[in-house]
Amino acid sequence: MSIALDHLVASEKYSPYRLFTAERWAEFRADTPLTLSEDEVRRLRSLNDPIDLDEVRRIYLSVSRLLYAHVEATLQLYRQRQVFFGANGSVKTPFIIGIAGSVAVGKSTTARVLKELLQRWPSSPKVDLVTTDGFLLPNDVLRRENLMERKGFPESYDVGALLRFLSAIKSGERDVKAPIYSHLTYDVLPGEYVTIDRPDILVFEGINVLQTRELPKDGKFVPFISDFFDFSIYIDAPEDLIHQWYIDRFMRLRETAFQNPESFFHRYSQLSQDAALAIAESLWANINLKNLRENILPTRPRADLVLRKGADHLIEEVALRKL
Ligand SMILES: Nc1ncnc2c1ncn2[C@@H]1O[C@H](COP(=O)(O)OP(=O)(O)O)[C@@H](O)[C@H]1O
Ligand SMILES: CC(C)(COP(=O)(O)O)[C@@H](O)C(=O)NCCC(=O)O
Repeated sequence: MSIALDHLVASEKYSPYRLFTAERWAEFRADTPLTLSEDEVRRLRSLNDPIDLDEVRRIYLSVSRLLYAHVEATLQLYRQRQVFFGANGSVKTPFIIGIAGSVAVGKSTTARVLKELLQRWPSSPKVDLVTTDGFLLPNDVLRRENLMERKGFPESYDVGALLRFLSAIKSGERDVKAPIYSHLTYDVLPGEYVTIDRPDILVFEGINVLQTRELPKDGKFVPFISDFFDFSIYIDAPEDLIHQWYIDRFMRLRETAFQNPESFFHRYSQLSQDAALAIAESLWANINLKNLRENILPTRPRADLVLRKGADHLIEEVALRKL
């Protein structure tokens, strides 16, 4: 049935995924109520992302229903395990959803829409959202290590801090701090944090969340980020479309956010259209596309759910892990 995602499933019989067209996927929403309004969706979407209420109805209600089933099953399992562990059993810890995908593919919009949908479930769970950019190394460290052209590559993150954060969250700790990144200053905000206090669900979004690395030869326990996930989603799209979205967004930012003298990219708002376009193309080709090919796309088959977009950011195909 599918063309674009075929490479995920050489033969569907032996693939870990089942593929769905968006239309078929939409049917799984069943009686899941639509709890967002058109205005709220508009408020949640990122610059250049045209998502609307129809897309939420078509795609995200079924995602919400699926996640509900996973959260409920995890809760059941937790209760059953308490029978074994007794009064001093393990604490109930947040259900963590990882969201991965390229720069400019629209992860932030998906993450925000899901957060809103999940926190409107009848049980009113507390849902928090954290992005991995806060865990990037500060620009002065990146400059010192000659990594400014590698922003977003695995070596540009403080992986230790990322793993400590997730480990604290999964241990049920209270008031766990996550650092904050500013797209305005293009840097981590020194001394600024968001505090995460035992949510029922944590949405953890970033280009690197499904990445693996070589395991220590001495057998030491050094987990992958995704070891802490209860469910993971990869936002996918053809390379040429993501490229176009990145360039369009950059050119729109040039007319908006970059006009702010505080913006790291302010100088690009002063350049001619052609010169700015050349900068955007070079950032895409030399950093983000390279990173997509080398480090992000290879993690796609690790996701539980792949949402594949086509033109206008509309999801055309869905792949759900069978096992
Ligand atoms: N230079 C920038 N200035 C202001 N906002 C930006 C800039 N680059 C990206 N953003 C915003 O940051 C968010 C995250 O972008 P990105 O990491 O590319 O992921 P995605 O597009 O998948 O959400 C988006 O809402 C985007 O609009
Ligand atoms: C900050 C990012 C690495 C995204 O980080 P993430 O939240 O996915 O961890 C990316 O938006 C970025 O700035 N890339 C560097 C090249 C560029 O300026 O587009």
